[in-house]
Amino acid sequence: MSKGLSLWSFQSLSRKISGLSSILLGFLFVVILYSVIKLQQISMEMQEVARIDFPLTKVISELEVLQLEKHIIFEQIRYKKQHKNKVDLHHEIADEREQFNELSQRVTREIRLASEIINNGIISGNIEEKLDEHRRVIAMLTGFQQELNAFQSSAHTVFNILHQPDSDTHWEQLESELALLDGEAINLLAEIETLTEEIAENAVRHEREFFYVNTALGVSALIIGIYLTLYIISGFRRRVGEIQQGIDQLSQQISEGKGADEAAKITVKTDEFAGLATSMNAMVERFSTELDNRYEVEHKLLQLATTDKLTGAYNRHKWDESLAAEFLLAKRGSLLSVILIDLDHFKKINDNYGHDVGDKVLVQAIALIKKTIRESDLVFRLGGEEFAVLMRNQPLSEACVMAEKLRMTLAQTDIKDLPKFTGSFGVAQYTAEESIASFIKRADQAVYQAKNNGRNQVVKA
Ligand SMILES: Nc1nc2c(ncn2[C@@H]2O[C@H](COP(=O)(O)OP(=O)(O)OP(=O)(O)O)[C@@H](O)[C@H]2O)c(=O)[nH]1
Repeated sequence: MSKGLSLWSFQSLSRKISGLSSILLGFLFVVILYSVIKLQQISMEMQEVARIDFPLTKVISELEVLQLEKHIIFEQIRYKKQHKNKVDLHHEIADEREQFNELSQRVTREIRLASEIINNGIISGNIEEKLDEHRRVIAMLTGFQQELNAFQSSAHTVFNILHQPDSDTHWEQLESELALLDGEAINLLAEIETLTEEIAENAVRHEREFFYVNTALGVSALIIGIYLTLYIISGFRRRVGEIQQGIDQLSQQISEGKGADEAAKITVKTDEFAGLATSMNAMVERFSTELDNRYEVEHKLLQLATTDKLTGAYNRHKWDESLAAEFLLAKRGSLLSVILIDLDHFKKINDNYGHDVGDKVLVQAIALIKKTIRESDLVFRLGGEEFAVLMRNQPLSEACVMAEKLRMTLAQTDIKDLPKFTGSFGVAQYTAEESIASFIKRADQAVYQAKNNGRNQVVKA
């Protein structure tokens, strides 16, 4: 089951849609097939009702009327038998005799008609239900017709001898035959009536069943259709949403100045959107790499623009920038101190050991300064053998301590293959209302003072 589901989830959207549509179409085909078969069956049943049962019902009604007419004729004869002169009776009941003959012919005709309707129905195949019952009715009709013929012949004879003195016994016998025949007729008519009613009820029941089943199937098809539509819409929206989300994340990361990470990758399954997602991801990756490269280049350019190539200290450009920024803070009250350093007799080092050794001394000096200062302090090479340390949130006293520490470090360091070297230090703290130029100038003058005092010393401004 779960294997089937996972197989299903890996199918493309158009495959899913065509799969589900096939199910719906198959279902609709079954509904239509069922409807056609059922309608045909119901139509045949209706035809049977129309061609067999309806004419049969008419015949039954006709026979019932004839039964009644027969009783009326007999009642009239009974009346005349009681109230008229027996001698004239033959003449008196001439009309009734005539009517009875006519009635007998009509009854015979109707019974034959009923037999023909059923027979034709069986032969033509119109009667499909209760075939045996129909055959039994034909047999009953035939039997009834024979009994009726016998009764009619008896009646004819008795009617002709009613004026004779000994006719009463024959009349009574005829009356009992009439009662027997009536019983037979009632049975026969009831049988035919039950049969036609059952067939009509069956047709109605099938029609009702067809309505219920067809309604249920129609509603099911509607539900499947609605489910399919919602499934397709939600699947489509989900896929588009995933891509949209990926694009949103990507654009957010770009606007935040970051490269695209894994989260920005669009994850969709193996449907039509997968191709789109793959292209998007490839684009994201390419873009991300491009962005990373750009950040690297920017970083390098910034380093080049702000760093001294030889020593790795910040350069003059960065010095001006940092000084301006720190000056703004200092003007608002934060402490700012500076240490200016000038290596002593550097020209001599160059002259005595060569320019490349002079370079190594410069590199070593910066390395020693960087190792000694705090993390928040910034070190700059201002030009030649001049350096500066910018100390945030530090008073003059602390800056002097640091300057002394640096002086001693330089002076005491002895590196293999390099000459020993010292530096002169000028320390100043920014004072309120002072300009940058005056602040730096004071520190510069302190360095000058240190040089004049014999070098390798710290002078505070
Ligand atoms: N090796 C090397 N030398 C440099 C560099 N930049 C400047 N110099 C040299 O540094 C020397 C500075 O000499 P001066 O300004 O006379 O100062 P000094 O010899 O240190 O004397 P005082 O400052 O008075 O102690 C010059 O000879 C410059 O050529 C550099 O990048 N590398």
